[in-house]
Amino acid sequence: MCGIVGLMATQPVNQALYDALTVLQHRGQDAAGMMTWHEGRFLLRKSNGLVRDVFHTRHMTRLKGHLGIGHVRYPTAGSSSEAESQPFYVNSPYGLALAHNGNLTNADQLKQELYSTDLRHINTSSDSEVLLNVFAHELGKQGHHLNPEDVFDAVRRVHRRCRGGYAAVAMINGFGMVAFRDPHGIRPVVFGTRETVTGQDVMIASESVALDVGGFELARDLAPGEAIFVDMDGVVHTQQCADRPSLVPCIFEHVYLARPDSILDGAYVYGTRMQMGRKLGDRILREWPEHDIDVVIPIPDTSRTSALELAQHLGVTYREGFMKNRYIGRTFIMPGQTQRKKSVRQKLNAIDIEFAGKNVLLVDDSIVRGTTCKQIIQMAREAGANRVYFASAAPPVRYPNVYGIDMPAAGELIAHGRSEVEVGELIGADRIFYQDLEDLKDACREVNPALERFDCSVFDGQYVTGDIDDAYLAALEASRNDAAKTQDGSVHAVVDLHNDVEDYG
Ligand SMILES: O=P(O)(O)OC[C@H]1O[C@H](OP(=O)(O)OP(=O)(O)O)[C@H](O)[C@@H]1O
Ligand SMILES: NC(=O)CC[C@H](N)C(=O)O
Ligand SMILES: [Mg+2]
Repeated sequence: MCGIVGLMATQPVNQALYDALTVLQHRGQDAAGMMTWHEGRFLLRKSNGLVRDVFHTRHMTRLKGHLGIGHVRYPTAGSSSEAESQPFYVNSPYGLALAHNGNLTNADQLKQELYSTDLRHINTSSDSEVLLNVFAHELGKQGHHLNPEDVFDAVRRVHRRCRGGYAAVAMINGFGMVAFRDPHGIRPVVFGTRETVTGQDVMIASESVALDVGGFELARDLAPGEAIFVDMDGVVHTQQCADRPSLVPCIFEHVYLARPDSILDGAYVYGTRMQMGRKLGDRILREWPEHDIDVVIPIPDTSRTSALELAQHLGVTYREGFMKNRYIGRTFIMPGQTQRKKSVRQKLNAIDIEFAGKNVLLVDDSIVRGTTCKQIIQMAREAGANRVYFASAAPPVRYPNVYGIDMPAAGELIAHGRSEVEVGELIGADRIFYQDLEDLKDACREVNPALERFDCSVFDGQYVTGDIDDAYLAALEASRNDAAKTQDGSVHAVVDLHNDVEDYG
């Protein structure tokens, strides 16, 4: 779940792209990048780090132009090295740059095909470089005078070749900006416009919140399989490019990934999280009408919206018992378990008076590896809690994700192969409550009834692309578990786009 953004404007785009990336930071903290197009050249800055650390004034002044794309990365393939940060660039046809959110499930096969049939070389282990080259190859089949139809034909062939989850935004040198969404719409992407004195600007982004900050009006989500092409005059063209599109968006966006002030596929994430709190409250009242909970305490940040609603539904006091260090990022999307474990303590501190002698219900949006809840329960006990109950606004996470969330190893998921009660015992809770999967889906549907299906693979092990088997999952686990990840990453040389400027660093 990286963040992507693209902007075709009537004025320089660098600052607006920077601002958009800043509000998409929660989607990726490992690396950030921006590429703009100016007088027939692409200009690039990308590196490991947060947006504020990657772009300095000297980079910003170089990133000239009225067209550009940006990316914040949370790796789900390859390594965390700078060489795999995005956007990626390829010189043929025309000159192309692309930023991708998601994960291709047939990247290995495509890489083979690209080499042996399409005569293209992939220089990193990133699936996004693969996606760019498939798009490039398909676009190269069109003639030199590219029109929107040619771009859509190329996207149509990309959909036929690529499997998995992908939302991508790209620039075509001299022709315009294009974005496309996979035929199941697993990963989100929206677009919107802004009227200025000089004309209309068009922004494409992972989440609507990026549009808000730039003063853009949300037009709509891209439909599954649909592509948008914005030509150099800023004219918007859209077309459905998939043979059998059907909307099956990732439900984990609503649980954790997206910001609550975003609207995804017509559903306000704030609203879906409130409904999750209400549904979870119903379950607690159903299973334990005579409960003895004195206070409901959220685990900041993401669970706050659900926890407040849950407390009101139970008729129990809601209190902020943990203070969050605002300078520490999200722990779940950090690359290694050691770092994640250390960060929970650095990030959250208990306010003793909210715990002393009370039966507390701690609420989190989800329990994935169990890193957060184990430590938090211990902290609650150290702060003097009498009994510590734990509630998760999502069902047990039991299966790996293959569509753009870095949960590659079933063995690392605390609920894998365990019952709810067993997880409760393992994390040291006096009682545990999980959301029911049907209730989670209903929570989203209550906000947008048109949402019929969801990708719930982390909860039910059903992979909508139909290409995931045990062998695939075993290979993924072997290559991307925490131990494997710590071994790679640092040795990849950066082979990149060079411009004729002295200060490239
Ligand atoms: O069981 P775990 O493996 O610990 O993963 C789940 C936790 O990680 C996330 O928090 P995170 O700190 O990433 O972000 P937040 O501040 O948005 O809640 C999520 O909100 C849970 O708290
Ligand atoms: N989280 C994502 O969307 C990751 C995009 C891409 N698969 C990468 O690893 O860079
Ligand atoms: Mg959290």
